Amino acid sequence: MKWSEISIHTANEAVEPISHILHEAGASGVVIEDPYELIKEREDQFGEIYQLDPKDYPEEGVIVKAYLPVNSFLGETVDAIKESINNLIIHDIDIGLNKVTISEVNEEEWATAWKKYYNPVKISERFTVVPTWEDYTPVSSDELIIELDPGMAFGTGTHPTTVMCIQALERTVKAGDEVIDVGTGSGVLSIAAALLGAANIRAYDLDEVAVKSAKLNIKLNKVQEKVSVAQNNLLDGIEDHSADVIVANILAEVILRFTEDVARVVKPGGTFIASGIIQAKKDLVKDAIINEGFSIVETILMEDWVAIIAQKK
Ligand SMILES: C[S@@+](CC[C@H](N)C(=O)[O-])C[C@H]1O[C@@H](n2cnc3c(N)ncnc32)[C@H](O)[C@@H]1O
Repeated sequence: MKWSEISIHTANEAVEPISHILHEAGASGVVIEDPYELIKEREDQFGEIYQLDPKDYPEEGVIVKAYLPVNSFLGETVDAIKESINNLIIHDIDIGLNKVTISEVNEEEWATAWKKYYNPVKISERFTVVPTWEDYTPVSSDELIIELDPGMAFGTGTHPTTVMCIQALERTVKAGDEVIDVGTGSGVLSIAAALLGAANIRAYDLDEVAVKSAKLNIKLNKVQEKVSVAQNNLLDGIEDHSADVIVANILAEVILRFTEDVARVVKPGGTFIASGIIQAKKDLVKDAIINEGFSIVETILMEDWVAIIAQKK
C-alpha cells in the first residue's frame, strides 16, 4: 500500500490536539519531532544508546507527522485536517507556523520511518516505557516496565505531560488506592498506577480509538484485572466519592471544565494530578483548583508544560 506522510510544523501546545485530529482522520501512527529530544540526556543504561539526526528536527516549534493511506479520499481528508487545525485558534490554542506539507512514502519506508523514533525510555525513578516490538531486559530489580503500542492513541508515554503525571503518580499512589484516569489515551497512566499497587483503576476517554488502544495496552501489561476502561466525557455520571487519586493529562481548557466534578469525586485528603497545562495557563488552573477546596502540594515544570499536584482538604 502507498502511504502519504503529512507533516505539520506547529507549536508545543497544539501537539496533543493535532495528534488527536490526525487519529480521528484515520492516521496510522503519529510521530512527534520536538527539538527538545535532541538536547535531552540519553541514559545509556538501557543497553542501547541511540542517535537522533538533528536534520529531522525543527529549530523551533514541533513537527507532528502522520501517515495516511493513499486512496481517493486523501484530498478531502487533508482538507478536513487543515480545517480542524485552523479551528484550534478559536479555542485559544497556539498553532505556531502551521505549515502543512504532504509527501508520498511506500509501506516499507513507513514501517521503519515511524518505528525509528521509538526506543525504550526511562521516564522516572522506577518506570521505563518500552515499545512492544523491542526486547528489553530490566536494568534493576525494582524497575517497572510499561509496554506500549504507540501506534494508535496519544501517546508514546514519553511526552513531557505524561512523564510528569507518571512521576507524580509514583510519589502519590499507595497500595490499595482507587484511581481514576481521565483522558486515558494509550492507557499509560492507568498501567503505571496498577504497577504502583493501586487496587482499582477506572480509565475514561471520550475517543473510541483511545478506549480500544487503552484496552489493548492494558492487556499487554497484564493489568486488566485492576483496570476498567470506558468511553466517557470527563467525569460525567460518576456519582461515587471514593477516588484516592484522580489524574488527568488534558489541556488546561478541558481541566477548567471539570474541576468541580473532581472535587466531588475525590475523597477528602485525596489527590488531583492535573497535567497538559501550558505555562501561560498555569495560574488559571491553579486558581480553579484552589477554588474547589484543594491545596497545591507541588507544581512540576518540564519544557513549556506544567503539572499540578493538589490535595483535597
Ligand atoms: C494528552 S492525551 C493524554 C493521554 C494519556 N493519559 C497520557 O498521559 O499520555 C489527552 C486524552 O484526553 C482525551 N480527552 C479529551 N477530551 C476528553 C473528554 N472531554 N473526556 C474524556 N477524555 C477526553 C483525548 O482523547 C486524549 O486521549
